[in-house]
Parts: sequence; C-alpha cells; structure tokens
Amino acid sequence: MKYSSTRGDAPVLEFSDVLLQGLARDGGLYLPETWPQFDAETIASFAGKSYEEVAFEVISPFVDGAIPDADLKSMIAESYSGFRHPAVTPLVQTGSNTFILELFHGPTLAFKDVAMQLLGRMMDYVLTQRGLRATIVGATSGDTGGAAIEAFRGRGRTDIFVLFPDGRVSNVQRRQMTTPTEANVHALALTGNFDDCQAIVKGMFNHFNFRDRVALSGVNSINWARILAQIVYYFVAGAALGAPHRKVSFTVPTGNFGDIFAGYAAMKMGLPVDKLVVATNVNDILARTLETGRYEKRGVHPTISPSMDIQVSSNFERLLSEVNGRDGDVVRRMMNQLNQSGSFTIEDGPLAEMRQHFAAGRCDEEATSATIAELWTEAGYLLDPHTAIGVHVAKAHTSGETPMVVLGTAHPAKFPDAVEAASGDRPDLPENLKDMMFAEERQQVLAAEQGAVEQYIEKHARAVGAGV
Ligand SMILES: Cc1ncc(COP(=O)(O)O)c(C=O)c1O
Ligand SMILES: N[C@@H](CCOP(=O)(O)O)C(=O)O
Repeated sequence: MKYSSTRGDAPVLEFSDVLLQGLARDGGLYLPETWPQFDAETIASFAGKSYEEVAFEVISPFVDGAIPDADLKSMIAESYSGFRHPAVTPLVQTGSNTFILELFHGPTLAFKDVAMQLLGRMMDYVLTQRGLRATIVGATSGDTGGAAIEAFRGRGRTDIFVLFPDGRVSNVQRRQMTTPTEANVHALALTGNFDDCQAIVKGMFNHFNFRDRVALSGVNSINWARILAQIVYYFVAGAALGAPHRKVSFTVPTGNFGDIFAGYAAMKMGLPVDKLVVATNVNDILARTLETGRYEKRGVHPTISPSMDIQVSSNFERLLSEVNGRDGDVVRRMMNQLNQSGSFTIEDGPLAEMRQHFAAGRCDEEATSATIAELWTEAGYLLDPHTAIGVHVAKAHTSGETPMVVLGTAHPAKFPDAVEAASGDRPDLPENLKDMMFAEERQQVLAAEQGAVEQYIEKHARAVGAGV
C-alpha cells in the first residue's frame, strides 16, 4: 500500500514512514492511494468476530506487511486488553432504532484511546526496528492529549510534548495531562485556543530544520494511523446492526473531522452507509460549509463541549482531496486561500458529492444541556456534552428504517460540572482514576508562539539529532 499527500507534492511513502511522519512535507495529509475492498460476505462475517479479530482484518491491508501479522495481532490484543468493556466499543440501544456506540471505555475515557493505544505500540515497534528515537508533538482541545500521554508515557524511544489551550479544558482532562510523572511527558499550556495549538504543531512540521533536528513525529489525526484504527468500529457497529444487508447511518460529534472521516473510509471500503451526519456545537464551521459550500473561519467560542471548540478542521482536507479527484493542485489552492483570507469556496460538483454522503447539524449550549437532561430522565442514561450534541443532531436525521448510530465519544465523568448542571447527577470517575484528582500537577505555561514552543522542545527532547 502506498500513501500520497493531499497536496500531491511530498514523497509517496509506505506505511511505516507514514506512521512516523505526521504531516506530509508539502503541508498536506497522507491518504492511502487506494481503498481496500471488503465484499458482502466478509462484512457479514464481522458480526461473529471479536473486536480484535475485526481490527486485524481492517487494519492489515493498510499495514501491508510493514509489521508482521503475528506482531500486529499481539499489538491489537494488548491495545484493547485494558478496556473496561469486553466488547471494547459496545452498542447501547437508546430508542427504537437509535444506538450509542460507546467509545469511551479506554484508559482516558474518550474515543481517542481506541486509536492511540495502538498507535503508541506501532510507533514504538517501528522505532525499535530502526534503532531510532522520535519527538512526538500533539495539539489537543482536551482528549487527544491525555490519550497520547497515556499511550507514550515511559516509552524509551519517545518524548511527548502536548500543547493545550490554557484554561479551556476540563479539570479531568488537564489532570490527565499534568499528573503523569514520567520524564518523557511534557504538558504545555498555551495562552491561546486549540486552533493556535494546532497551527503551531503544523508550523513545526513545516519548519524542516527544526523538524529534522528533533526527529518530529505527530499523534494528531493528521497521522493516518489514527484514522485507520478508528475505521474498525464503524465496521463492528455496522455488522452488528445488519450490514451488509441493510444500510446504517452514523452521527458523529465532530471537531477535527478525523472520526467522521474514518466512517467515510469504511464506506469507501464497502460498508453500506446511508448518511454520515456531522454534529457540531456553536463552533459550526463544518455545518455551515456543508450548507453553503463556503468554508469560512470565525472566532472560536468556548463551550461546555470544549473538545469540539475548533474552527480549522484538519481532516476536512482529506475529504476535499477525495471529492476533487485527489487533485493536489486544487487542494493546495484552497488551503492557501484559507491561510491568506480565512476562507475558500468549494466548487458545485465536489460539494454535491459531499452532500451525497454527508449531512450536518449544530447544537447550541441550551440544547446540549437539555439533551443530557432528557436522556437521563427518560432512560437513566448519562451523556457527556459531546455525545449529547450527536444525540440532538441525530434526531433530525433518523428515518424509520435505517439504524442511526451516534458515536459516544467521551465518558460523562470527564465533564462532571456540565453534566451535573444539566442532569442533577454528578458522574463518578472509575476507581483507578480517582487518585489523579489529588495528585501534584506538572505543566509549563508558554506563549502561543511557535518560537517559544520550539525552544522548549529543543531543550528537553532527547531525540535531538537522531532523525526519523
Ligand atoms: C469527546 C470528543 N468528541 C468529539 C471530538 C471530535 O472528533 P474529531 O476531531 O475527530 O472530529 C473530540 C475531539 O476531537 C472529542 O474529544
Ligand atoms: N478534539 C481533539 C482535537 C484534536 O483532534 P485530533 O483527532 O486531530 O487529535 C482533542 O480532544 O484534542
């Protein structure tokens, strides 16, 4: 399997290199050159298999021998052995034809663990094979950071630096990043918003001297392996609900467009998907884009669903590439316009193709709280604010016959204040995470400036001069 950049101007790579690269050297994101295909019989067989077995079948064509099958299988088994539910990502029925796909049973209580647990192991494996070290960077609006730190803490071949917006994540999210004591973990609180953090991460990848000197590697969903591991649960849920013999729709609380792009990938690989519904909070650039065809940045508003307080949605570039026939020039032009003027327009043809597969809706703060209260009162089910946005938006897109699966992206205990205010019930952290709330915190506050972050990393990364 070969991977090429959405902007068409970076080296074509194999899986192991894509895994270590993060952003492509032309500023684009890597995509597999072809989508592996699963026939109806294979998809039907997933219903009788364990999560780990389906994961191997879905992931191995993309890895394409870069990691021997036996090693890949044991990495998958180890990755999910610590999940608190035997099904890894169980489906819970909440209405006559509506379901929540609970993705938050991993160590840090968000869907990010599903991919990050595997990514940590795969990166470690390839770095060990090559005898190299890497400096991992990640931008987080709250969940990627904790999951990445959990996956990489104490690993000898990597140092991890996570950039988060100071004061804009929940206490639980912050403590997941600031309480690990391992020397290779660095939590950097930046005086800005998530988009600033993500722009600095991308800026560091585009600063080749720095990138090469510190052997930079990325764990945001710019890294293809993150998306890859997330494709699995679409197949698992789809097969459980009758695919390939009937279509399934998914509503996805969306910020950086990674999770929903994984659903698109599953569809391209043969899963019969009726609609992929983008659910946003008031930071609704994606919903507006699907409505109007114009991608236009506005200010970021802090909400009770902080992980989705995003305006520059990285993975949307992957979809733009898909609907523009993988034309790197077109994608580069749109991304340049975004950098220069804060907006771009999608042509009618590509927009129509997007609308064929995607729908969208937004949910304001009031409706988020009302949805939490409603499901708690009616069904005794406690939603976190991000999943509540999905549940609210899904209502307008659920038809009688097609099952609607809302992706449950976080555990309510990550956002106890918002959940208690909405429902009157304060969700409890699992026992093994309670101590963290009293542990000493360790973080570095920095200006949201690329130079300041680079200086800090250069001083603390052990991979300086190692080169990935
Ligand atoms: C809890 C939660 N829900 C939803 C999202 C949005 O996911 P994505 O960025 O993949 O669209 C995030 C962050 O990304 C998140 O942390
Ligand atoms: N919501 C995310 C933002 C980063 O997204 P990613 O999927 O690109 O890592 C977070 O919680 O950090």
